[in-house]
Amino acid sequence: MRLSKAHNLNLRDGDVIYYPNFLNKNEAEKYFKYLRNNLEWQQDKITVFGKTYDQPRLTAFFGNNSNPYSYSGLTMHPKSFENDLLQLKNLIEKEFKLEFTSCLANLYRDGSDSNGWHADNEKELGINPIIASVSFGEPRVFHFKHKRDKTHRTKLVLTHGSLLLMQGSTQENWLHQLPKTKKQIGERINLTFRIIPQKNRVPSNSVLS
Ligand SMILES: O=C(O)CCC(=O)C(=O)O
Ligand SMILES: [Fe+2]
Repeated sequence: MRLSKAHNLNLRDGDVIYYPNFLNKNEAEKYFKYLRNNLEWQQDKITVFGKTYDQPRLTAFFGNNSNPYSYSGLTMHPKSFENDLLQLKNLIEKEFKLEFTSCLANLYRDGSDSNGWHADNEKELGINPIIASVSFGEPRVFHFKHKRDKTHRTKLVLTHGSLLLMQGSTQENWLHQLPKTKKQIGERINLTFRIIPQKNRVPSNSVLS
């Protein structure tokens, strides 16, 4: 049911599958309201080529370990998973038989909020990371372009309650973005579940002197 109507984007050198009906309408509505009203949405600043800007969206970051996550000169420290966010994480994990450690949440307030071209290839994620990206609220267009072959591009609309699974060599070979739009539109929330292995862990039986 949740994984029905799976649409494989058939990317060369990549592996992206879109599940338009991952959540039903009631579930999607419930999670959107919960996330909108209960997450501590923050305005981050990012530094690109030495200049500092307000990020064009609000974010929140969650993890089941204390590992920070760094990108674009910004380091995020995780809050713990609870309530409906934990329930949704469990539901996705059960469906895909995977365990995620972390979730980066994005709130796009209107059409002037966006997410520029990037790959999620930070070293914390390891090679060939699996990212499950769940969308709520206003449908927005999501673009992919191949890093080297300019003729390879594609886009799709991410709808309320859908899940986009990016895996294999996708982050190595492709960039993605969520562009701005001039249309008068409502809010959209996106959750990207990721696996960030615990590093520098001191084994519990080690003796520190
Ligand atoms: O909002 C989206 O759909 C994508 C978010 C994204 O690419 C990211 O957070 O890395
Ligand atoms: Fe991304």
